[in-house]
Amino acid sequence: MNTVIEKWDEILNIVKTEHDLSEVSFNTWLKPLKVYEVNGNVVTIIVPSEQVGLSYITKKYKLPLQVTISEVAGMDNCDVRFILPEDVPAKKTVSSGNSHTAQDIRCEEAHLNPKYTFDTFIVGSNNKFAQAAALAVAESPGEAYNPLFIYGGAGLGKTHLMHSIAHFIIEHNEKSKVLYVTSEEFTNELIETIRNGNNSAMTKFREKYRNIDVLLVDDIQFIIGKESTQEEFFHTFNSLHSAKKQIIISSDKPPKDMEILEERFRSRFEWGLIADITLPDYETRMAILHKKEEMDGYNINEEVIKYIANNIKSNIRELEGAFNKVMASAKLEQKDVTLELAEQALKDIISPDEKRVITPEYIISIVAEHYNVTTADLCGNKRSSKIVIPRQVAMYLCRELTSTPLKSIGKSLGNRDHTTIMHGIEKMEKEIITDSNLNNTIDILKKKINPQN
Ligand SMILES: Nc1ncnc2c1ncn2[C@@H]1O[C@H](COP(=O)(O)OP(=O)(O)OP(=O)(O)O)[C@@H](O)[C@H]1O
Repeated sequence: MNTVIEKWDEILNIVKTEHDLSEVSFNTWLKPLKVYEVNGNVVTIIVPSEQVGLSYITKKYKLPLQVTISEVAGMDNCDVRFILPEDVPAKKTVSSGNSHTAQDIRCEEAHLNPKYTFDTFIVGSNNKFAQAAALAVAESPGEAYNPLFIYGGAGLGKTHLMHSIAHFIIEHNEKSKVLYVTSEEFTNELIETIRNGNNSAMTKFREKYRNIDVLLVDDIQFIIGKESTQEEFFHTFNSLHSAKKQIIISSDKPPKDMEILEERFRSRFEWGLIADITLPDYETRMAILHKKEEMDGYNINEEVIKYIANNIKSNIRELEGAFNKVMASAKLEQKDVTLELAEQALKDIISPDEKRVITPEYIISIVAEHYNVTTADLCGNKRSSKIVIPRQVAMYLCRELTSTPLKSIGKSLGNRDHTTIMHGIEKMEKEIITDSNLNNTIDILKKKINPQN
């Protein structure tokens, strides 16, 4: 790997320290910069398009970057050039791990998980129709079915399918503007915009959502009943739909069963195509576990795969979680992956009456996924706010949703002391009162963890 690419984080941090940049300046201007390529002494850097500051960055940071790159990478006369993602030749593959193709950047900007593609989506009888509908929409956005409404229970693959559509469109339509948001992000962004209270913030919000070609909104059920969000979404929907832009929505229920859904929404959601995802059958569960085994590079005793597939039936997220738990336990205990080990590792998850047991581990995994961090991050010692807040949210939810003693919650969260857990919970209790975004997020997480309530 090229030294500039390899040491890119270090280079940025040196510029930050030497120029005494505040966190906000660093996060706004430097952190989003990505090396596109290093060619001789020319380092080309991509400035994400949402940053208006190409000329500002050039004026302010070109020289500091040139000097630091020359020092750290030992390059003579380093010349830095900045480009925007749209100036990057499409699909150019760059071999280094840190370099980004134009497509990667568009996927990042659309908030997509790189693993959720049609290639990694296992098709079974439970999702065949939804997958075919998703592919049709991906191939002809705005033409085939608009909106596409996908519904199904928790952890059954709605998000995966939505991201697959978005990836496909980005790959096949160089110019398409694609945006995936959860309804929570939409709500929180709107709350923030309204709180700012100025017209230009609102105009910006509207421009962002109405100036795109494909909008994907996940878990729409969480905005139903929230009046101003609902109203704003209604206008966004109308504006995009009348311009023949593609809308894809997911929910836990079909429109006809959403009790407090107003008629104007119900009819709109039914304009296009409604596709459901139901529980996977045994063969599909086996296929998903085999795919996971292959992707993670394992070769596991078939009995163990069958044991997991036989016992976890109602949620693919839990199916994958059980698989991960067995593998983690084998690693920790340095043992082979046997049926006995799997039974032991999963004894808290697989209950005799097949009821879902809400354990701190389950809560931690849902919180981690929700905040796009790993469970290891939550259980580890990182102190950045990106990790600290989800960690405290996990503490709070473990306390609220289980009767686990503080000491055991601490144990599940990386052997933390019970006073740390208490402190985290108390902090969350106070913040929920004043921070409506956090309150909204906690509400959504509770529903995700325990959809029955
Ligand atoms: N058909 C499938 N093939 C492969 N993996 C799948 C499939 N369906 C779901 N998964 C995996 O299961 C996990 C949960 O799926 P996903 O997040 O898409 O569920 P969801 O229906 O959106 O859940 P929620 O309603 O709770 O948000 C993901 O890791 C996803 O990759």
